[in-house]
Amino acid sequence: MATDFKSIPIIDVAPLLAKSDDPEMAQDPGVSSVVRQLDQACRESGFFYVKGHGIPDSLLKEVKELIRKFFELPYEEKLKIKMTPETGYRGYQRLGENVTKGTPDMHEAIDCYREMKPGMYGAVGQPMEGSNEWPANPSNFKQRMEEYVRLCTDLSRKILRGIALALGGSADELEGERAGDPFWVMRLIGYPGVHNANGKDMPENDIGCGAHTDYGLLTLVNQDDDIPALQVRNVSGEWIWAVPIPGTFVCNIGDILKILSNGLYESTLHRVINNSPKYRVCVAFFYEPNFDAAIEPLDMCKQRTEGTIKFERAVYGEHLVNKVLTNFVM
Ligand SMILES: N=C(N)NCCCC[C@H](N)C(=O)O
Ligand SMILES: O=C(O)CCC(=O)C(=O)O
Ligand SMILES: [Fe+2]
Repeated sequence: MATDFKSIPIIDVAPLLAKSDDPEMAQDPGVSSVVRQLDQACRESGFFYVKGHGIPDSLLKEVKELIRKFFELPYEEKLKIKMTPETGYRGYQRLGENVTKGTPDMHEAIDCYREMKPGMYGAVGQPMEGSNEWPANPSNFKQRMEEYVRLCTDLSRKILRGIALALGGSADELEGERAGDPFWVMRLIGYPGVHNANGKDMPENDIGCGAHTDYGLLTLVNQDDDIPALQVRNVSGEWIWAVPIPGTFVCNIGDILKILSNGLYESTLHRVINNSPKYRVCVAFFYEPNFDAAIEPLDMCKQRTEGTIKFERAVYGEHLVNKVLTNFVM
């Protein structure tokens, strides 16, 4: 349940990661302490910073520099990996092409999704079938990004084992049929600074990304150092800055975890405004359930919320495809 939070806590997850595949992890004092912090953060704001995550700072920086260089390329060059319905909505989208609640967003991006083979998820998955569109230069772009996805996937799985304990379940509650074969989304995003945002044909607004909630289980945001831009809405309607803290991820929970927890944890509204003169980049990784998972409130969470079911059952892939198909003006 979101509250009147004024700041976003920092959680050192190292003790959780050290024990996250140990069958006795729930009894470990270090793990318990992280679990308590995760529970409090998820209840109060649905947002927290993660440090002690083990992903090298050099890689966090490298992926941001790779995409900064890509966005500096001439428009024609970027169009070589253009996102279209034919590419399964994978690839490059220009400034203003992504729309949030009817308003074009002032960002450009490369959208990537876990690969889907034709027919893998039937008619529901069909619009997103395809493999990712990577820039040809530098030649290691794809390899570095895939390494990043691998490390973020593993980190997210471990954090979710902590969150499963925080909800009162066993560590593997969010695996198996729910998220044992997790889908993932990655957005490589660029937000122009205030001075160069208003080129021709560009919408007259400075919202980098309008207020939204994320769709899945857990998001790991690797944001640019030095440019505060991400804001999170508290229950009073105030926008609280998630200022960059170098070396950390900003984590937040998505719609699917809200449903599973029957609202004990909420997916909190957030938005991005780059008011600085500098171009801002961000690598957002979204850890999702199985594409075909049917998600409904966990029994243990229903019991803790007076037994009423607050959210209808949802199939993750349908939720994602509905969002993707309405996110673009093409
Ligand atoms: N995969 C995720 N979560 N992407 C978040 C993008 C949010 C903006 C999008 N136009 C929207 O309105 O949802
Ligand atoms: O740019 C950011 O800091 C966050 C972006 C975001 O919220 C998203 O892509 O879902
Ligand atoms: Fe988001």
